[in-house]
Amino acid sequence: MSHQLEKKSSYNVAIAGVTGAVGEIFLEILAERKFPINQLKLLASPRSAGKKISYDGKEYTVEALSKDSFNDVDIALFSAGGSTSKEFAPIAAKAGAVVIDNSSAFRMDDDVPLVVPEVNPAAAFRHKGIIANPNCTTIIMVVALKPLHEISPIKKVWVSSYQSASGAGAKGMYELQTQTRQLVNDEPLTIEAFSHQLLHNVIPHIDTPQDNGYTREEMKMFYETCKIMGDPSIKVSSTCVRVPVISAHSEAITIESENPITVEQAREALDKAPGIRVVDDLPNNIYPMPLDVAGKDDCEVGRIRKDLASENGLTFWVVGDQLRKGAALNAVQIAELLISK
Ligand SMILES: NC(=O)C1=CN([C@@H]2O[C@H](COP(=O)(O)OP(=O)(O)OC[C@H]3O[C@@H](n4cnc5c(N)ncnc54)[C@H](OP(=O)(O)O)[C@@H]3O)[C@@H](O)[C@H]2O)C=CC1
Ligand SMILES: N[C@@H](CC(=O)OP(=O)(O)O)C(=O)O
Repeated sequence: MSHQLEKKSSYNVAIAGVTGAVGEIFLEILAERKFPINQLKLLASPRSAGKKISYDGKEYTVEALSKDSFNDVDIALFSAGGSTSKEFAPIAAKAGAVVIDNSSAFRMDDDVPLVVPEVNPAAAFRHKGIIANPNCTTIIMVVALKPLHEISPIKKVWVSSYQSASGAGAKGMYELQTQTRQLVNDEPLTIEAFSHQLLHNVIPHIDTPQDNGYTREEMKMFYETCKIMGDPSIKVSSTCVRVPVISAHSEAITIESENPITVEQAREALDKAPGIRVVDDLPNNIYPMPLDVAGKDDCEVGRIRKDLASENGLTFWVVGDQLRKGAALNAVQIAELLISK
C-alpha cells in the first residue's frame, strides 16, 4: 500500500488531542496558514466528546478517538500522548492517513522519519505512514545548529534548557497560574503537575530519570539531534530545567566545531537561515526572551560569543515557542511539505 499523499486541492484532516495545549495551537496555525482543509475531524478522549470548538467560523463537535476515527482521513495530526499514539497511529496509517505524531512514541524507529523542515526536509518523503515530530527542546536547538554545522561540522554540544510550564501541557500552565493566585491569596499551593513547587523556583528535572544520571528529556536531545542532523557523531550533553515561565523554552548552548566559527560567520549564517532570527545587541539590553518570543513562529538567537572554555567553541542563547515551532507549527510545516509535491 502506498503511503504517499495523493495531490488534492484540499485534504481531510484529523487532530487527535485537539483539546490539549498543543491541539489548541494546531487549530490556530492551520487557520493562520490557511491550510487547505476539506473536512476537519476533532478528536480527544471520551472526557471531551461532545465539546464544541470553532474553527474558521464553523462549529465542530469533538469526538472520542476510536479505531474508526480515520476512515477517509488524509492527514492525521496526533498530539494526545505517547500511549495513545502507540495504539492509534498505526491504525490511522493503515486506514490510509499520513500520521504526523507529536509524541515520543516512534521518534527513534528506523522506519519513521524525524523531521524539522528547516533541517532535513527530504526525510519527510521517506515515511511509511508515520512521521515523527521531534522533542520541542530539540527542535528549537537544531534550527540554530544546522546553519552552523554547514560552516564547520559540530562535534560537541553542551546545553542547559529553561523550559516553560506549558511544556507539561495544559495542566502545567494551569498549575503555574493557580500557584500564583494561591500565593497572592495566602492559600496552600497545589503541587501536582511538577515534582516540586514551580512558582519562585527552578526544577532541574524533566521526564523520567535514566540509569546514566541524565533524564529522559535530556537523552531525547542526545539521540534525536543526531537523527535529525543526519550525523551520529554529534555528542549532546544537556541539563533540562523547568522554569516558572508560562510559554517558550530558552536554551544556553555551547558548541565545539571541527574548525573555528567566528561570531561574524555565525551571525551571518543564522541571519540568513529559515525559522530563526538574530536578536543580539547586549549593550542595548536586546536579546531573546520568552516573553517576547511566545506566540511567534520563528526562534530567536542572541548572546552569540566565542566560548572561552572550549576549543573551537561558540556560545549562544536560543528561545522558541515550544507549542508553535516546538510542536504544532513544525508538524503543520511537515504537512505543507507533503502537499507541496
Ligand atoms: N506541550 C508541549 O510543549 C509539547 C507537547 N508535545 C507532545 O504532545 C502531546 C500532547 O501534549 P499537550 O498538548 O502538551 O498535552 P495536554 O495534556 O495539554 O493535552 C493532551 C491531549 O490529549 C488528549 N488525550 C489524552 N488521553 C487521550 C486518549 N486516551 N484518547 C484520546 N485523546 C487523549 C486530551 O484529551 P482530553 O482533553 O479529552 O483529556 C488532550 O486533548 C504529548 O505527547 C506531548 O509529549 C510535544 C511537543 C511539545
Ligand atoms: N519537552 C516537553 C515535554 C514533551 O512534551 O516532550 P516530548 O514531546 O518529547 O514528550 C517539556 O517541556 O516538558
